[in-house]
Amino acid sequence: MAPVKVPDTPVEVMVDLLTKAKDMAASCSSAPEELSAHLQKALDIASGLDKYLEEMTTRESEPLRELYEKTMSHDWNGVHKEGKTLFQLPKECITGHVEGQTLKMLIHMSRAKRVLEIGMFTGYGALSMAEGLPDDGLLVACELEPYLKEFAQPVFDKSPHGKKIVVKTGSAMDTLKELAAAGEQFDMVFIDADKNNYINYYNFILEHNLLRLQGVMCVDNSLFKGKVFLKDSTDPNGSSLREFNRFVSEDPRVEQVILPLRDGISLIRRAPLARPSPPAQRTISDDDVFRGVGGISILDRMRLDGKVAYVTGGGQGIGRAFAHALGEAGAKVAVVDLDPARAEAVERELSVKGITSISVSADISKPEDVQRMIDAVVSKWGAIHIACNNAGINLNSASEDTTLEEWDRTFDVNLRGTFMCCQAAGRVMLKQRYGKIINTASMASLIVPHPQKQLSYNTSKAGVVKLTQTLGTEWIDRGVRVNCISPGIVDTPLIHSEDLKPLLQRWLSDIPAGRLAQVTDLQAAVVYLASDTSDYMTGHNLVIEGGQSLW
Ligand SMILES: C[S@@+](CC[C@H](N)C(=O)[O-])C[C@H]1O[C@@H](n2cnc3c(N)ncnc32)[C@H](O)[C@@H]1O
Repeated sequence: MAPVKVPDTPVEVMVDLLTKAKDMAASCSSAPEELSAHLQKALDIASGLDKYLEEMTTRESEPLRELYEKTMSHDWNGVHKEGKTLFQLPKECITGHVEGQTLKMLIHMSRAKRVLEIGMFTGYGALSMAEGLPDDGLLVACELEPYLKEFAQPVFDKSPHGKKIVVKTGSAMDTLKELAAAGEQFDMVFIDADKNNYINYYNFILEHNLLRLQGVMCVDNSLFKGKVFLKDSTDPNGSSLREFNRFVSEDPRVEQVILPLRDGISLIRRAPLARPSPPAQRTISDDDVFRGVGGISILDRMRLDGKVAYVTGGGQGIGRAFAHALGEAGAKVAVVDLDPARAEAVERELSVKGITSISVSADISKPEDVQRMIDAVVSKWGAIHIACNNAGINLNSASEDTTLEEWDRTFDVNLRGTFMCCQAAGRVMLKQRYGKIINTASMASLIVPHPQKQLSYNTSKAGVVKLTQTLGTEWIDRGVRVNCISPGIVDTPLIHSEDLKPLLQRWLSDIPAGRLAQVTDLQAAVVYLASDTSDYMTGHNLVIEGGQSLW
């Protein structure tokens, strides 16, 4: 005989009741035919709903399927009788396909990186959520029964996402205390154990800041087969959840919505503190400093998701580091270089990291190349938000020997070329009423680096700073900020050549930081200047030289 399916959700209870009602109507000769037809229709809708959701939801991964089947076919009665589990565990308490995918989707949408689950059972929900986490994500699963950790671990080990899961066995409240004492915080908490204690877990999590300010708490079974709103229900779990739902809905610390999915999932987040707050919170100023501008914390405000950038001289050195930094922060990046092979090589590096990119070859001393580069970016991505005008050259000669050819070549690239890029990108940005231009100047704009002789370079870079200041003030009222970065002496393979070796010691003794700059020392600056966090900065020369210009 097939095991009798115990109705587990409001819809399953409805299906059960409608089936009974339909059977009664069928056996009652006085029941009108229309009643039977209506009951059948209601039954079709109720019984079709979960099946349809199941079919239309993206299929679960192979390890999840294995976990589900392993859970369903396990002899839970038997293991309990053998004393392997403290309690008789009902297999129906598994989260399951549709809810698992919902949790995974919530993780994606909230970009959660750290998740806490209270009540792991056989790990179906844990693995579903882990699948939604980034590679460096973490899911801490609390589970009372040590047997369940042993049960789930072999399947976790088969999944590439299993390594993100850490199972803590024992009472969930003890684990919460341990996590709070260690100052841990989570982006998402999923409460799915021990319904009588939901309220205690919830309060502990809020009071001990285990949930990050912008985090989300999900609570399972919050409709509990409809017993939370059925007046005649005396089920103790139903009563606990009814009280829990009421408490949360009246709690000024949070906002909540209950999704009628399966047995109900509550989504809870901290409310803005404008509402009357408990005494402990009255000293808090709920402003942009407290919550972050637009509710976004400072590091997230530096993200460049959806932005379009180009970097000239992006095929090597500082430009390559800028291209990687902007891409890592979320921007699409056009790598521009005189040498197409170099531009393509960096484009490939970016693609390997999942960064959307193109390569463009252009000589920025040629107006037609500059316009072609701008057109290529706009036709590909429809906008330019970040222009990194970084390409430049450095020719050395004693001033009395500097040829006009050297002077013109240096100025053609470093100053005229940078101007043409600023102008062409600026025209696009002024139309958009938004843009961030970041020019690469040099510490040589401030001091005269020595002992090398580089009159035309120094003068051209001083010109880049004045170009930046002028454009920065002229365009800011139309949404375009122009700033420049002045690196000190950057450690490149060239510097270690035999010719330059004698200069190296001299330079090092001139640098308070005691070392040359690495290109990675400049990456955060370009992201800052490209992001909205630097919106009040324009015409600025951001000097990053280990203190060299101060000695
Ligand atoms: C509803 S099941 C969890 C289902 C699970 N979230 C899933 O994805 O399939 C509840 C689990 O909570 C565990 N549990 C019950 N009381 C607990 C407690 N005080 N501390 C930790 N875990 C507990 C039970 O052993 C059971 O495995």
